[in-house]
Amino acid sequence: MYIYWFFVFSYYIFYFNFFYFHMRNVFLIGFMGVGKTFFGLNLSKYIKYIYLDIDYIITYLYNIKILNIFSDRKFFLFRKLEKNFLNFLKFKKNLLISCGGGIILDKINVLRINLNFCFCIMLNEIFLFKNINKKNRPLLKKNFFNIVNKRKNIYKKSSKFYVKNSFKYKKKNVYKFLNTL
Ligand SMILES: Nc1ncnc2c1ncn2[C@@H]1O[C@H](COP(=O)(O)OP(=O)(O)OP(=O)(O)O)[C@@H](O)[C@H]1O
Ligand SMILES: O=C(O)C1=C[C@@H](O)[C@@H](O)[C@H](O)C1
Ligand SMILES: [Mg+2]
Repeated sequence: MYIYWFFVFSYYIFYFNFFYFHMRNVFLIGFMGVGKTFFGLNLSKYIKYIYLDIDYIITYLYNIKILNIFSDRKFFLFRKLEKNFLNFLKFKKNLLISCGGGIILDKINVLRINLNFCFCIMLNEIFLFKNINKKNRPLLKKNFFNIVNKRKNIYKKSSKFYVKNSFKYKKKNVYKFLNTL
């Protein structure tokens, strides 16, 4: 009998913990250059959430340059820091968070993000190629279409909500995509 109650109790504690600490932030995911920062900054004014950029925070805190992430072993370190930071965010609320393009490569990250509201931003490949900051990511000059093709399906599966970015979204009306959901 005690064992039975023990299990019931543990079950509730586990779920309470899981859901209470999540579901309180909004995440923006998508390939590099799709417009996460553009949407994040402008949407945060509208929904009055504080905007955070995970790439920015990690590179600032740990003094890592995005330029170096692609070319040396810092890539794995970066992924680890990204995962830890995402875990830490479950204790925070009312944040609008823009994620690095590679965050969806880890299934646990995807699960975590989707316990909150998550929007995946998509952009036509040709615009995307123009939009990416290639100074920071020289490897993408050669490999861009390969990487986009490999990742397309992963992004598709990573969120329930999609925003198709186009230049009809201006600074003042980014929130309008919410009506299209
Ligand atoms: N709807 C839009 N209208 C005008 N400019 C846009 C729009 N969406 C994105 N941009 C521009 O495209 C460029 C890339 O967008 P942004 O930096 O927001 O992408 P990102 O997903 O944050 O990229 P990164 O992975 O580099 O952080 C920026 O110069 C941004 O101002
Ligand atoms: O798409 C990616 O793999 C990455 C995107 C950047 O935003 C950074 O998060 C990092 O350079 C990896
Ligand atoms: Mg950005």
